[in-house]
Amino acid sequence: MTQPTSSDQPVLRVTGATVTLDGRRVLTGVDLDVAPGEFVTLLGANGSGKSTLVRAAVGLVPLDSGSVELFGTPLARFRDRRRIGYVPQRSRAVAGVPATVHEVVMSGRLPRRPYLGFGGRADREAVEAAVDRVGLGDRLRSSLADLSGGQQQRVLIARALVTGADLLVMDEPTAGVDHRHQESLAELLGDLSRDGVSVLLVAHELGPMRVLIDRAVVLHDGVVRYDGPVSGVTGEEHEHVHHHATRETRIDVPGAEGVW
Ligand SMILES: Nc1ncnc2c1ncn2[C@@H]1O[C@H](COP(=O)(O)OP(=O)(O)OP(=O)(O)O)[C@@H](O)[C@H]1O
Repeated sequence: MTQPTSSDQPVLRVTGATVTLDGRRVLTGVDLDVAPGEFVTLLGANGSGKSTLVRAAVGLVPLDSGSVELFGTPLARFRDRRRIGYVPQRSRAVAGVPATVHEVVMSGRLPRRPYLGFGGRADREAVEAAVDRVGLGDRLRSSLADLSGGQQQRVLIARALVTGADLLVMDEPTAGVDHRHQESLAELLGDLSRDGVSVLLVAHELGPMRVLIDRAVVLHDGVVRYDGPVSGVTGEEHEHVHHHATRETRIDVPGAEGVW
């Protein structure tokens, strides 16, 4: 059963979250709310704690102190997992996974099913529709290992979509995805957002998603440095250098042309 959510209650409320990993303080006293139907983006330099925060929000990383509530229920008591669609960072999720596109996306239906077993017709149809929606209809039976990084990323998005979730938590869902598919993903997220789905998006480059965003939260060294409209993110707040294996790109402020 879906729990009722009063219209003003946040779908996600993180309060005073402090996290230490391997003896290193990664988040300090972080507050983050996502309202019903809101589209929030989490920005910040490499290593500022974005992934750790979203992983803590979905219960994958324990807090030293502070709290997480999902749909008004403390995380420890939250059982309605299908209300959350989580897209992990691809590198964390797909390394060495010997599964087909169909299997991975079908696993997104598991929280909806009362017992394990082969998916029913509704499950199969939902899987096929989601895989079509991310442009991989012809790769349903392909092994994940045979897909490009951008295609694997789209499989993870399809997996989150089939949950029919009310809150999508996406950790860099467009990393490695080409511009055309980023645009179609933005269109899809726009449709879901208009239907009332809430989104928490970790991003480096907003690209076509930018127009969808209601609010930006900027992390810096594990602390919230800014929380407000994207247009208010200044160079100082968002100044960061991205380190990639083969290149280093300086991202300047939004409003200033370019990657944003
Ligand atoms: N399991 C872990 N053990 C120890 N330190 C960790 C662990 N996971 C992350 N960290 C450290 O915590 C800090 C924050 O990492 P996190 O992945 O949350 O940052 P991020 O903002 O998502 O970075 P990126 O943009 O590179 O994905 C980094 O310094 C990272 O090295």
